[in-house]
Amino acid sequence: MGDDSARKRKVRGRKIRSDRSKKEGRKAKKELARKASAARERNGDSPLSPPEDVVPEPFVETDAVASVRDRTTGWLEADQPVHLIGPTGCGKTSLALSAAAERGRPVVWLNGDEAVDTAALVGDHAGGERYTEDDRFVSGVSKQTEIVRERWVDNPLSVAVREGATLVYNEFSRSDPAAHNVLLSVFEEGVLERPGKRGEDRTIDVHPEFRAILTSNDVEYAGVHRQQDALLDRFVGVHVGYYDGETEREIVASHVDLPDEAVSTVVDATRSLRDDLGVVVGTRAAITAAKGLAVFDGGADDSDVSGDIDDELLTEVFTDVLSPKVAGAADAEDGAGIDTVDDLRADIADAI
Ligand SMILES: Nc1ncnc2c1ncn2[C@@H]1O[C@H](COP(=O)(O)OP(=O)(O)OP(=O)(O)O)[C@@H](O)[C@H]1O
Repeated sequence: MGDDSARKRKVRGRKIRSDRSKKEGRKAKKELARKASAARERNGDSPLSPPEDVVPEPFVETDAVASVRDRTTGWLEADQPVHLIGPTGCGKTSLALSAAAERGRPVVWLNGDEAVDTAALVGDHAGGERYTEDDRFVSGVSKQTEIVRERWVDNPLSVAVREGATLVYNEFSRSDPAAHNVLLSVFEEGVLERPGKRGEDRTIDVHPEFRAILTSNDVEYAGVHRQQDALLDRFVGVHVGYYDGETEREIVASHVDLPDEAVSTVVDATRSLRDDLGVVVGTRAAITAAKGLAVFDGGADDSDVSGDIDDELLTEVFTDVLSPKVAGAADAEDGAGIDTVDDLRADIADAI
């Protein structure tokens, strides 16, 4: 994504004002979880969310953002499942949700983790339903039979394929690859099998409007939870890098009330650290640092924050933001060469 592609387009959604509780940890994922639960309240237990409910807020749309989002929706239109691959905190989830919303179909959200198994995807028996049948076939004689009927509850994948929803499966490579066997027949034959379900409706024909967007971190993509090639081969891979400087400035400014000059300082520092440090420094880190500066440089009232940010404060703030990446870095690729927080602080001070 080059700097020339950053021509300003538009910002959707409201800017989050200086209410600190609102600023805390507001990631698109959490926002979605909240919206999904609000949608569930409206729609009963259905995991379907109306598309307008999943548009991330705020959502900045520069040419760079629109270009990668349009590639994603283009492939979906070509009936290809899309795998968004990119470094932590670069904006994959926001893009996936925006692309999903753009299709105008209901959206089903799924978060990958170790606990996701086949049943978590397709559904399971949720205990038996007991009822008593009262037979009065001969006058004066009654026979009561207790019947236990199995109750099946569909999970998100079953609902999505049946309803023709857009499935957004975030960080899917964190789930056990074995759980994804059911996805193969969905993409290859247009049929979802529900292992464990008995009867004629054991399989569901995939609705023609069903589409899937999966996201994964590029490190995990090649890492421990390597998914089966047969599945990966079914996806189109759209690689999402970090946005250009102007886009990152707009994104940070959309999340935090800071003077433009201070936003530029944070984004410039983020981009230098990204180049110079051996740790991943995503756009999320820039937003978090800006949130910190809004407090530490200006106190509770953001209007006091000066555009001119002191290098020492900037170093301290970035040290706090990035230090979780140093903990345990010895056995991770991320953080290679930085052993202690003091090393990190020194490297940050050198880079900014
Ligand atoms: N176009 C955008 N407009 C506004 N904010 C954005 C945009 N893209 C990303 N962000 C913000 O940047 C941060 C990181 O984005 P996001 O969570 O989408 O990244 P990610 O690549 O999915 O991260 P991870 O790999 O950790 O899941 C979030 O706070 C998100 O709100």
